[in-house]
Amino acid sequence: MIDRASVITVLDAILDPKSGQGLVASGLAKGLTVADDRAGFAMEVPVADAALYAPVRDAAEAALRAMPGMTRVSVILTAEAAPAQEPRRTAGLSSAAIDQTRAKAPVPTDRPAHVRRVLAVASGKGGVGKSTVAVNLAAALSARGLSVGVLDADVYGPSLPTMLGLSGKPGYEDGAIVPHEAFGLKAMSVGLLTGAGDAMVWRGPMASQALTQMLTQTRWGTQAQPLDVLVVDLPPGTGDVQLTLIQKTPLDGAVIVSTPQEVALADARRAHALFQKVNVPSLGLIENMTGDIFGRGGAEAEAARLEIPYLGDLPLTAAVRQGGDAGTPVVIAEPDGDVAHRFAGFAEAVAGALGL
Ligand SMILES: Nc1ncnc2c1ncn2[C@@H]1O[C@H](COP(=O)(O)OP(=O)(O)OP(=O)(O)O)[C@@H](O)[C@H]1O
Repeated sequence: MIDRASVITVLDAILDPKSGQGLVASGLAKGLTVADDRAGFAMEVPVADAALYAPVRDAAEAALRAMPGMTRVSVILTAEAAPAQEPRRTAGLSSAAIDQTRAKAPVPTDRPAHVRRVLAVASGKGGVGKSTVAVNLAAALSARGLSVGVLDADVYGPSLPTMLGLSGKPGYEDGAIVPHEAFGLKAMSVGLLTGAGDAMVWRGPMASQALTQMLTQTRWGTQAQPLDVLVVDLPPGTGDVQLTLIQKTPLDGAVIVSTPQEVALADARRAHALFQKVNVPSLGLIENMTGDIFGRGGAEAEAARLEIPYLGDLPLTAAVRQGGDAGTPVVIAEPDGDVAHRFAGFAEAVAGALGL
């Protein structure tokens, strides 16, 4: 278990080149999250200082990774710029593409263009199957005839590339990122910009906050063919990083995933409280991995306590895990199976709540 105090000690041993103070002491490290085996924070610097701080970001990441027991590290460096002065840089784009964006990139707005609804899938606790639910719920919404996109915003461990069998950097056209497509779903992941399998590493300056950029600069839909719903797979947890993200993302509703045991439910409660804080309706709680190991029914009782809809449960089954590993979500691989049937029910409830 990593503790916050030792993370702060490690970060304060690295000096902010401008103030000469440690990264935490100087206030440079923002939204520091420390949980079990992971840590992350963001540094926001003026674009003119981006080159100065890139090695600082690298040093902080290396120092955190070297801590015993640390498995996931996310250090985000964002540079806020006046768009006219600096090219918008997106990790993985060629310099020609970047130059092209100078003239053509739309100014990011809060809401992604041509997207009717934005739905978050969240969990207070990691590893409860949030990404599995996000991808299969997206597939089930698509099976209802809706046009659907999935944005993997899980900066700690992007799993969408594996779950949908995606690889390769996204294309870029007329100033917009062209999302990948899989099984009829539009898909974007931090993992596609930074290299699959790695924790998120943003190198170099970015014109705007990294995820806002993916949200608003990806061509999810067009005027003629708007996207009905964008499913956003949020990073697990209820800390500052999550709060900042949901404050920056125009969400129409959230689905919370939990396993049945109390420790996960306590975190689901915190996730609900976080959404309440920013006036995003919790559209329902899904209990995942129901069965002999974790028990059952905990989430249903919790949903009743929180006065939010209980959408149902998902058993712990090999088909669900295999679907994720093989890159074909179980809802698509076994459309007539029990799991697909359950997701059809979740999708019906969610689409209804979103007015779709
Ligand atoms: N109902 C289930 N039955 C069997 N395996 C499952 C089930 N739900 C999820 N899994 C498996 O559990 C693992 C974790 O799931 P997933 O990546 O969706 O969790 P997560 O909450 O998004 O995790 P993280 O906190 O890392 O983002 C994956 O290998 C997935 O295939």
